[in-house]
Amino acid sequence: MTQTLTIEPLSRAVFAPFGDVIEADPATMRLINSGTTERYHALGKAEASGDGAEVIFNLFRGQPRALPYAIDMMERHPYGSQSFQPLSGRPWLVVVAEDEGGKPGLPQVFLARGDQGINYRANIWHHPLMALGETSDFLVVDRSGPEHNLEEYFYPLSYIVSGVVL
Ligand SMILES: NC(=O)N[C@@H](O)C(=O)O
Ligand code: NI
Repeated sequence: MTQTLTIEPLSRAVFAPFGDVIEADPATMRLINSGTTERYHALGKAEASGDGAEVIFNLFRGQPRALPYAIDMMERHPYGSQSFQPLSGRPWLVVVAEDEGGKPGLPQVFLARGDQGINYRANIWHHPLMALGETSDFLVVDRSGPEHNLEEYFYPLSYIVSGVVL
């Protein structure tokens, strides 16, 4: 059994329950370096908990997901946040879900522009990286530490994502 999901444009407002959208929001901009640089300030915060936890920088080179795509699982990282910033300038998909008694609810799919990144707060249900169109690079800031920082849930049915126009 499957269910088809709708896709919404990503915005700070719709993503607020899940984390931050990292984009050049004029409301956050301050001029620095003698006016030669625009600083878009404090767009998100990295979280890292647990003994010996550290915030780390990574590069993810994601293969594109072929559409229609079946969302059959979600994951979350209890000990830290995880941000994704596209480096290839291409649109990509962000899939999150509210927590419902320790399991993810209905997946919510957002189409991110190539100049929009996101930061999942710790313990937010999300689908692993979903690049679109071509192999795409992302700067990923998340948490390293001794505790196991990955919880996965597999849905009893698949949710279909289709109809993205790039
Ligand atoms: N496993 C890993 O580092 N990546 C996932 O957490 C992801 O959200 O893509
Ligand atoms: Ni993740």
